[in-house]
Amino acid sequence: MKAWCSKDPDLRDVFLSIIQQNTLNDEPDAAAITISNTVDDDPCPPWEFAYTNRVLYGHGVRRGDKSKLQGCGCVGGCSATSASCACLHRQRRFFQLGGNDFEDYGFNYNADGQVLDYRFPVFECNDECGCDPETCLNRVTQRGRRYDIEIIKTPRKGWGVFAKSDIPMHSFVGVYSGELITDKESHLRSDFYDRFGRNYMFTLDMWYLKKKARRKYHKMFGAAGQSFQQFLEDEDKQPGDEEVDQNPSFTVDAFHAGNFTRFLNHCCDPNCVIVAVHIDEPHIRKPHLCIFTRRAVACDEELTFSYFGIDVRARPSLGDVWLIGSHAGRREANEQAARIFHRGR
Ligand SMILES: C[S@@+](CC[C@H](N)C(=O)[O-])C[C@H]1O[C@@H](n2cnc3c(N)ncnc32)[C@H](O)[C@@H]1O
Repeated sequence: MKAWCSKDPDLRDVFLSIIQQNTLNDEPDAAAITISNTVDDDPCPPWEFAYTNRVLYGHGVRRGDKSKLQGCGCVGGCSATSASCACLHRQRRFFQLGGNDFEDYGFNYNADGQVLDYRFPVFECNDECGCDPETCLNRVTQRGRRYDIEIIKTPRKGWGVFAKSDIPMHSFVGVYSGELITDKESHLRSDFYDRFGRNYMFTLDMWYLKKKARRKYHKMFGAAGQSFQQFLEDEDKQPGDEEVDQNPSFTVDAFHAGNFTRFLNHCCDPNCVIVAVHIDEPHIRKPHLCIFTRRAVACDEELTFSYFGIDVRARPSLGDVWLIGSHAGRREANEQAARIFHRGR
């Protein structure tokens, strides 16, 4: 009988079948995931985590009350010109703040499922909506991944994620799944992860969730900013008030549970971006973190995002310091990048 050993190439098949088994319910039709390594003998990434596409509620974090979920009463597919679609109305509140050029937008997706402006959150239709899940244009991430990817061992950055087909600009790549934990818990865990130099935590600190930014809207946009601030305050008053008072922000930790997106490495000029997508969790502070391409990506290119968040300064009306979110692995990524630089490539 063959002895069990970490270099056994059959382990790769077992790892892949675990991925398949654990995602059968969530993404039965999802594109393929493969693994390859020409750097050393490791057949697959370390088996230190449970594979899941879901966001799991960690210690001290409650799932919001689903009965408070706001849905639309549309029949068939939702329309970007509807006068009564509640999801469209919620989405528009954000675009209105951006200025007149957003007036025509409607949803944050076009008919091909591409995100229109990744600096704004997406409010997808949800379980409470009357629209058809198969045809509604506002349910892109719920329909799952469409592009093949490969997890590949890189010479300097550990494992990374690569495109295995061309991916058009602004397309959905996958959800950053893991445990949803409080900020306090994330600080405790950071100390531990920093000791071995790999961190898989992503803080939900989107610009529209920050109190300071909200006050800024108020000043910058007068009545529109005031009504937007009120809208966000109202969203905050949804289920779990005391929980949010105690924990103004949450973190997704993909160390113990996560999917292939936990292997996405940092780049200062990334080809992907994280977009906050609100679906079946009623509380505005707990969006899904969805990875979309920021530009067209060619087959075999490494997929990366910025661990520092994306600067929204390109849109001057949004101010000067607001970021879309940040990954706690940025310190290690920086330190390792510096070591690589000093050692030479
Ligand atoms: C979310 S993990 C990414 C997957 C990781 N490469 C692995 O093998 O598990 C984040 C860690 O990857 C490494 N990393 C990410 N981007 C990097 C970069 N640009 N240069 C060097 N190391 C990087 C750092 O160790 C960081 O803490």
